[in-house]
Amino acid sequence: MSGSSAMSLLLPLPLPLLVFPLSLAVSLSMLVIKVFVILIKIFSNFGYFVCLFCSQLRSYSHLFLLGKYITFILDPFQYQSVMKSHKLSFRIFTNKLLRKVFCIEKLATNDDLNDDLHGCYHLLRGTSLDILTENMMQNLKQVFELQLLKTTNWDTANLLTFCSSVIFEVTFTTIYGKSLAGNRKKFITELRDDFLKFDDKFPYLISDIPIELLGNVKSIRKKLITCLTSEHLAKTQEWSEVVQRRQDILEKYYTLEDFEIGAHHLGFLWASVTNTIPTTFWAVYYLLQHPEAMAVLRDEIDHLLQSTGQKKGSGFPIHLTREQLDSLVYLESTVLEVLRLCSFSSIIRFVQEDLTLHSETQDYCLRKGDLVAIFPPAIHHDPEIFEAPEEFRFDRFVEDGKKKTAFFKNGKKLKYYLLPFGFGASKCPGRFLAIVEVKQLLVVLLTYFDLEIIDDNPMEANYSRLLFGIQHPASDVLFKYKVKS
Ligand code: HEM
Repeated sequence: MSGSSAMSLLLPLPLPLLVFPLSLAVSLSMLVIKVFVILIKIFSNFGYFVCLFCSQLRSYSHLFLLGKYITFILDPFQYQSVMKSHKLSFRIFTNKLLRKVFCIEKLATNDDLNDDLHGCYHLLRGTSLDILTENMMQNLKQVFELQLLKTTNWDTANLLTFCSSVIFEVTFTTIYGKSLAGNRKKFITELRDDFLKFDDKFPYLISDIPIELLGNVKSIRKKLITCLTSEHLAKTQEWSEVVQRRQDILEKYYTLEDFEIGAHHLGFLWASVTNTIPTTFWAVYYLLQHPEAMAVLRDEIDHLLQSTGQKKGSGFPIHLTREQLDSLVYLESTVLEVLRLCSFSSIIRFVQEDLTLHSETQDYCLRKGDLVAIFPPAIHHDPEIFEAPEEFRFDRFVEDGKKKTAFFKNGKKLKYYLLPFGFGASKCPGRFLAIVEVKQLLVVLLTYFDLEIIDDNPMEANYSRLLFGIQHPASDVLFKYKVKS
């Protein structure tokens, strides 16, 4: 399609009432997502993605999607004022999802349980985060120990499979501890394989397609939940503080043997790996595609190691604290750039009472029962905010040797320019750990290994998780790695 035909397709659309009446039958949910993706692709190819979502003329836009009217807040300067309305709830939407995907029922009816569980998220920050960071580095070291012994040969692997394997093992052992079972590797491998099969069906699990039509995912979910019940979790040691606290809370609201305790743990485990895996994939992928960026990062890491008196040497002696990791501005910028490019999460709220949204040009009335959303890719891909938004620029978030935080729209400085972790009350509590984990893996790979891509065709995202997180690649990519001599 030519640029001009794309334009004629777009311009006649009444943007604020762009409606897709497609959610008539259950299986259409996926079709809706695909149509939406195709539109996004068309728009982004021709620069109109931003036109739809960030129209300077409109503050809001409406879609009819998945059987619900969703009003998108287009103006980033209105995010805060709209989202703080007490007439909007994130719990009603989230509770539905938790029931459907993880079989968690009680959160919908028990506010105290919800408050208590949210109350322990501080154990993912501060000194608790320092402990998690330390343990994570040790676990990463164990995962790579065998590879580091092979000093000469190139190993070939599929990058997504490689990242899934490393991130699942490191995250699980850091958060849930180590299995006491005789064969730890077998335990973690089985758990990971089941988890990945379950996660693969996530886009279908959130649709209205009956789970019985989704192959064996129902029995895999049951197996995973069983594995995370109190009885089975007792067979792992060195739980993190956050898991210990969550288990104590769950035991207060359920009987010790209740199956739903396992469902809560599955939900938490899922949240802790599902987005980190594709984030590390894209980070390594973009660095492999951009050797100049890799060289700058290697240099930055080497400089820090030298200034802290550390030698790379054999046996994995390097040790970086969270502060030291945070001081690596190009590394941080690379991770942020990956999140900017690949995060397609949305922030969704349920309208609990009729509500009027005000804008400079018009008032918008929202009905009780509809949804309101922020779609961060609208700002992440806005060329007015980020020059050449489809390009990977590893140093986009660095200015004068420091982290760049000043981004503008309509000449005004934006408070919110990067939202891969959600917003407000439902903002991801694991965001600091996630960033530490991606950085640690990059530091290890760049410090100890030579890395080369084998398939170097441009890779696209598959968008099956549109609205729900970091997109996976359309296919896996072969790469090779070898311990540095
Ligand atoms: C790159 C990695 C990650 C990304 C992009 C990410 C993103 C998100 C997003 C977008 C949400 C939903 C926010 C909303 O609904 O507004 C969320 C929720 C959540 N995330 Fe993350 N996350 C990541 C890693 C992690 C990690 C490592 C953990 C735990 C250790 C974690 C724990 C959670 C939890 C528990 C919630 C639910 C919060 C609630 O109960 O309201 N996440 N995350």
